[in-house]
Amino acid sequence: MSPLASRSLGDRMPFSVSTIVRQQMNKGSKPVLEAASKNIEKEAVENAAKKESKKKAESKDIKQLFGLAKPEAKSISAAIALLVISSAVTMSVPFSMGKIIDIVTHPEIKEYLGFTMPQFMGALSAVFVLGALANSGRVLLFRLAGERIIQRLRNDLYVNILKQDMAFFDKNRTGELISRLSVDTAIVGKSITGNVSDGLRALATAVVGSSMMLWVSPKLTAVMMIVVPPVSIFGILYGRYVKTLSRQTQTALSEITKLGEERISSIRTVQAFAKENIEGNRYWDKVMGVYDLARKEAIASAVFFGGAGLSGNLAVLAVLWYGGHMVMTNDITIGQLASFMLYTAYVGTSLGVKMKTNSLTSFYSEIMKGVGAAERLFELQNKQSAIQLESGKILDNLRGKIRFENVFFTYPTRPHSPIFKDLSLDIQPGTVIAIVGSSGSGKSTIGSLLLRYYDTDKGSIYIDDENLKDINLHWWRENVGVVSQEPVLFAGTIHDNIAYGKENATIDEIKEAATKANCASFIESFHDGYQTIVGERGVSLSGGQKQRIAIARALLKNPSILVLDEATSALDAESEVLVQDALNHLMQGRTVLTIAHRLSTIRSANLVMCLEDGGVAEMGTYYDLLNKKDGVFRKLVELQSLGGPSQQKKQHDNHHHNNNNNIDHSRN
Ligand SMILES: Nc1ncnc2c1ncn2[C@@H]1O[C@H](COP(=O)(O)OP(=O)(O)OP(=O)(O)O)[C@@H](O)[C@H]1O
Repeated sequence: MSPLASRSLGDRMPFSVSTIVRQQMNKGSKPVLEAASKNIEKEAVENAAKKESKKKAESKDIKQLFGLAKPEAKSISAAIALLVISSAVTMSVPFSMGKIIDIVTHPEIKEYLGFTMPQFMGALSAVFVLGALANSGRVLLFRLAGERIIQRLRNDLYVNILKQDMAFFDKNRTGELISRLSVDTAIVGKSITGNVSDGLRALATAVVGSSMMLWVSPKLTAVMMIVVPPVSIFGILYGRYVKTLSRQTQTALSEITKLGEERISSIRTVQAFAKENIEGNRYWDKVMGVYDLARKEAIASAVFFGGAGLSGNLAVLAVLWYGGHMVMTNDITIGQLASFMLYTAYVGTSLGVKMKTNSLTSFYSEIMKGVGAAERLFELQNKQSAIQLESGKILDNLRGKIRFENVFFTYPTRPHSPIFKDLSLDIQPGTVIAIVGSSGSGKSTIGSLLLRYYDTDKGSIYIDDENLKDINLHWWRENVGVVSQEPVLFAGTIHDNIAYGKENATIDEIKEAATKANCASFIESFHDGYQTIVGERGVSLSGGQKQRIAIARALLKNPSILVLDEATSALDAESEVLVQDALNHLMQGRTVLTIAHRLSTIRSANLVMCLEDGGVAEMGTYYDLLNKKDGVFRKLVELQSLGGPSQQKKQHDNHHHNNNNNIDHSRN
């Protein structure tokens, strides 16, 4: 084999194979060459299989796309009936016009089919009114059906997104999901109704128009037909290209939404770092990406419609020339030629020769656009959460006993960094257990596993001796209260944020919870009281106020088990005392897992569990662990590395904590 031949073979192979082949060729080794060519064959087979499965997925998508229209079958059928009426009327226009021309140019014909001219005109006008009404009805029915499909699709998708497991949210970003909900659903809905409506009309026009052309003059039709096949082929190629572009555009648009959503929602950080212009440039790059795709589509449509228009006009010229001849030889009348020309124009328009909208070509390309957007949408809509919410047992008399048995866990997005390696723990009902450990040791992860945001890789979690995997997750989560480091409030009133803890909570229940959580006084000091609007993510409240509202919400929920992720340095001492007091109310009579940073919290817990190296390093009372020489907990305390505020501040807290009874609740 010549060096040239060897290079061209190598270039077609994947890097690793070609490299080996080149190396081995130099040594003249045959077996490796054979292996390489086998690899190429295997790759070709795999590619073919991939193509095949892509085709299958595409036809499944198209099926699902039209399946969305099923509930609207009645409206759509009625709309199609109206479409037939309006198309029939439209298609009678060229014929009638031709007849009128013939009557007008031949004054000797006074009557037409027994009608006088004015009667004929009147009847025709009535038919046109009927056609117009049918057309309006068609547009309205299709449009409404389309809107209903979009709304249903949007809602189904939203609910399915909400039911996904946490691993899904680790992988998919908010902005992207929002973009699918808003943009993709609209495209898909439009493609199956608006397009079908216009497409069917175009199809009817094309079929009836061509038949009428054939009826009026087969010879002229033959001349005209020269132009149809090439335009159709171009139309199909154009449609396919648009589909690819559409998918790319949707991806690019969702990137923009993602970026915009993230930066606008974190506007304080953006402004604090004075990054407005840099962020603007970053956004510009993405916007230009969308523009590039739009430009490609614009060029494609310019070429297609320009070319199609030209061929259409040339064909019309040919028909006029040939038709003129036929009129001269009395083969056809002027009226027939006029009818034929009008039908030609109708058919041409319906094929997309002249106008972009309402044509079969745009119908095909728009449907393909819909399929492009639907691919991404259906992927999301058909996605089953790995964790089912509503199946499983409901335990009577939940006591709140928790047991982790030989748990192994790794976050799905970081498969090579195990968090727990054989972790076991046993918590009796009503125990307050403080979870401590260095930053990143997995304290919060215990809470995530307990709420079954994620499943364990190995080992099990038992609640009252029942495997968590067999328990109805909705019910279970209703029985677990969570107060996190950075409590999340929704934009809305304080009342609504507290009431989120319990369906149909009365105002008295809300006030009672607020009082116990030390927030009644500050809420009442606001002008609008419980109806005060908090900004997005609660930005118009202080950290401590947000914490206490979150605690009130948890109190209202009245859970058997509580997971507290203790706020660290976010609160000042006074606020902390108020929060701690609220928490003390909340903790009463429940099993509590508290991810603790403050020594005061750790000291007041019944048990302290110290995490290290993916397992429980030590467990016991605060003093047991503190007195353990060379103990992990003792070291953490000595090094002040419990992840919380400085030791000095902790002592300050303790002082306050000891004076808990003297809290002036009216402050703040
Ligand atoms: N959703 C996630 N996906 C991937 N890795 C994660 C995820 N959440 C946490 N981790 C990683 O898992 C490890 C344990 O996290 P975890 O939040 O449980 O630690 P922690 O002990 O609560 O830490 P801290 O005291 O700093 O809050 C960390 O290394 C963290 O980076």
